Amino acid sequence: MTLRVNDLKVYYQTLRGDVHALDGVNFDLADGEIMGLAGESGCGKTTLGKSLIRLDGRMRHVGGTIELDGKNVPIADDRAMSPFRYHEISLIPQYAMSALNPTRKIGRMINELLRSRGVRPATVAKELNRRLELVGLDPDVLHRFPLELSGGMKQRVVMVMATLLNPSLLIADEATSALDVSTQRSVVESMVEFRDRGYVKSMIFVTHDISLVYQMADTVMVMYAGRIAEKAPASTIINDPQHPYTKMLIGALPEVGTTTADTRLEGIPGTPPGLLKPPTGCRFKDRCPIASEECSETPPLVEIDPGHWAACWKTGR
Ligand SMILES: Nc1ncnc2c1ncn2[C@@H]1O[C@H](COP(=O)(O)OP(=O)(O)OP(=O)(O)O)[C@@H](O)[C@H]1O
Repeated sequence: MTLRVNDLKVYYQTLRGDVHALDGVNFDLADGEIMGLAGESGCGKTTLGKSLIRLDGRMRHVGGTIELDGKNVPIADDRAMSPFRYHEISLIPQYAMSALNPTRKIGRMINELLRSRGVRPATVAKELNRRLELVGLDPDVLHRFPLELSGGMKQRVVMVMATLLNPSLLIADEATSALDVSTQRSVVESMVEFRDRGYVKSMIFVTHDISLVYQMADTVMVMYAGRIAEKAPASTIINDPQHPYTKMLIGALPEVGTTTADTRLEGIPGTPPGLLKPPTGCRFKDRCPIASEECSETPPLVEIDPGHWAACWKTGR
């Protein structure tokens, strides 16, 4: 098992009180697993990714544990986390490619990053060239400025940088959403290839685009209002979802071959609850078409079939 997240609680401290962004999150990630992470805006996807790398000043680790390859990941201790970053856990943050420093050539940026992680650039120079070629980039990009590269080229550079030290876990947060569809596909294919070659052991791929998840992910985890609603193999989430929220999320997707002139996308009525004072019980109950009295108790996340987890009183099999 690469990653084991147990009852993780991370809150944002604000003047109005604590925002319960992750409120008892449980899941495992097997060796070699690529997991797509989906859910409406604000459900906690980015917070989960950030928590595994660095808590910013307003984030507080309120409870729960994280284990990577059997080792405790001390997320509340910024200094103790340092050896994990890049070496064992790597994050491609949202908007990473536009965050590349415009005044630095790519090669210099990579060397600075390596030195900051205690690695002499010369020791990985050959491997760097090999990986750039593997993702279809001429090693000459090292002598260019970010402005001289297309979006797809920048995204590949970011991916090679993030995985150069062979981390166990790569978290990619909306890594392809700014790219056109065919570039998206080739970046996603490179990510799968990096996993197949063992450059990363497992991957969390945050996205709004479930069809993209379906192309690359082994499993999909759906979050709702700071908690896990469902996790299952990707084909199960698409073809046989069990949680009412996942059903509505999948139902809101356009079908292949339809045009928006034929059908209107339904969306999911209502809005998720605020996380400053989250409601008790199931957080989806106010929007759920099959909610009943028992939903005022919090449903535990249970394994309803091997590898298929859901947190809903109605999904017991
Ligand atoms: N710096 C912050 N201070 C206070 N609350 C925050 C902060 N960042 C995020 N939040 C809140 O935490 C919750 C989870 O946010 P998060 O960004 O993790 O969601 P997300 O699922 O990644 O959304 P998106 O898909 O829009 O990126 C939201 O309610 C959000 O408003």
